[in-house]
Amino acid sequence: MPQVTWCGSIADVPLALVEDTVDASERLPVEDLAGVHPRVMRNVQEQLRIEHLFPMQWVVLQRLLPQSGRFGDGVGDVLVNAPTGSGKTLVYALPIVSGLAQAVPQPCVRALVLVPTHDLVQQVEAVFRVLCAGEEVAAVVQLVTAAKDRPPRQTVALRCSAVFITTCGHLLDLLESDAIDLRYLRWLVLDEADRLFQQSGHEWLGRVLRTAGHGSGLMYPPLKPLRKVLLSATQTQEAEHLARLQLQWPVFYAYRWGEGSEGTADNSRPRRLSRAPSTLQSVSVVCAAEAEKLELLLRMAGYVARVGNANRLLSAHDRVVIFTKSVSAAHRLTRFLQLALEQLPHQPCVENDAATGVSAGHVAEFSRQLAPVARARMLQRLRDRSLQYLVCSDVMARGIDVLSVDAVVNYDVPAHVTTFVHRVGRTARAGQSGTCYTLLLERQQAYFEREIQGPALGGDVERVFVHRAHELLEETQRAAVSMHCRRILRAVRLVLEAERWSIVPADEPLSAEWCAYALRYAGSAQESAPQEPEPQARLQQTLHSVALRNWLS
Ligand SMILES: Nc1ncnc2c1ncn2[C@@H]1O[C@H](COP(=O)(O)OP(=O)(O)OP(=O)(O)O)[C@@H](O)[C@H]1O
Repeated sequence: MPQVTWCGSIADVPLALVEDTVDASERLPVEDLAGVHPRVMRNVQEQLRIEHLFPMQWVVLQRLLPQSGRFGDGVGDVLVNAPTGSGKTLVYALPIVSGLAQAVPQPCVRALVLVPTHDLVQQVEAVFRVLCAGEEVAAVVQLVTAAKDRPPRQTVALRCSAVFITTCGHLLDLLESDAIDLRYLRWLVLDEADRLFQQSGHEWLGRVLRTAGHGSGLMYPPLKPLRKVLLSATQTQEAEHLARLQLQWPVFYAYRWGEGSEGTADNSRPRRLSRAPSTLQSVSVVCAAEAEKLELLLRMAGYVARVGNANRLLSAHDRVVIFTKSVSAAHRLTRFLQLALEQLPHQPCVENDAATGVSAGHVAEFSRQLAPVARARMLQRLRDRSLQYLVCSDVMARGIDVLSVDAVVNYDVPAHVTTFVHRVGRTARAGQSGTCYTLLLERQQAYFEREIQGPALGGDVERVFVHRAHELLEETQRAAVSMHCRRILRAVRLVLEAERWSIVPADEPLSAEWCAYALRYAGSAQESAPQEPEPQARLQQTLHSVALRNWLS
């Protein structure tokens, strides 16, 4: 059994530190869990293919499952701080589905699950759907969701105990129009709780807490009281947030990190609970200038022939998620990579990698600029392995689960350790290994190492590697790479201009024809005026002629 240590409290919430030293081979069999509905247990084992539980899952499920463990038929709220990819969704989905499947069905909302984004609504719904498979469970547990592409219904029509999964914004819409009744709520789950607290000025929380669970005693026999479950890899410890939640008999579960982590040796509360997964390696590459980051990315993506003994870095990874600082930065970088990876056989230093066959179609964008349906399609392509690089804004940083992602690149350095923990958590999930690369400017290096990477990796220097960008690019190739970079940037500018004129659709990968056209144009622009900025008049004339040609054809 995982060892649990109890610590002093903050805002009167006792802290339970869970030992994470259980060897993978010693993980606890899921079938040993008491109180799980037999069909739900079968779904976990056969559909989710989970046979053993992580220590945190075991400890928290003991607390949340009906009639299990020493806590009896669960009362009391739970806060969980466990690393990214440690299976927190199962920690609440299993007790909810199992509990509702075993209770007398009620025609009301019994569980409300709030997540920060529409993408997560769909992802969490998929897990619930798997757990609800089978007539005997599906007949008593109804799943209802509201997301951007699925507007809230006038009323959340209910035939049986409902699990309602949504975002705070959509919940507010429903509350506004009295389309949802939360009086008989048994479960209130805040997944990515610290992120939810930053949304909508907490308005949703007051509205929910004013009604949630208050009708349970009106039913006969009385329904079980409301339980709140808050989860995150960077859980809030703000006394103000905890006070607002009106928690009842709460326990805060967190991992006890190894010796050397602050404040865990005795029974005092650790100062920092959030860590990146212990299976993550962190590589930072220090660049002399912003432009060098693009050259480096080309090098890392295998665009330039292998040099010396340096590893091929990114091209050695199957699925890579690249984080940028904003939606527009993600779009520009996507176009850059799409143009760069479209093969240019006439360029001497370009590696025509027939083995991986990387092309523009293997790069896609994931940001709020895309409709939720398009974002879901991109995630599916990443899961299907028909995509190698996904360039994204921080909308991808929280919660998204794609097990095949084996590397994350922080193209723009994250401003805060919380952002770093969530970004790099898209790899090294569920005990798998993963690598994160952070591209840094020299002036950012000290701050990043001290304030971001250090705390996130708990000072574990064995998992940290530092390279200088110039070590990864051979001197003889630097001039050629830099020239390509400038050429591709000119092509990017042309494409962005074409998007503004609606000649090129901004939310689709560039066609091979457009890549070739833009690169040819960028090449000829360079010949006529190598150092000059693009003459606007000439660009517009070109776009006119392209539009006219397309129209005529
Ligand atoms: N006991 C387990 N053994 C193996 N895989 C598991 C186990 N529990 C969950 N998983 C898998 O681990 C992956 C990550 O789970 P999940 O998305 O719930 O993690 P998370 O802790 O919520 O991560 P994040 O903090 O990034 O949201 C999922 O693909 C899930 O199926």
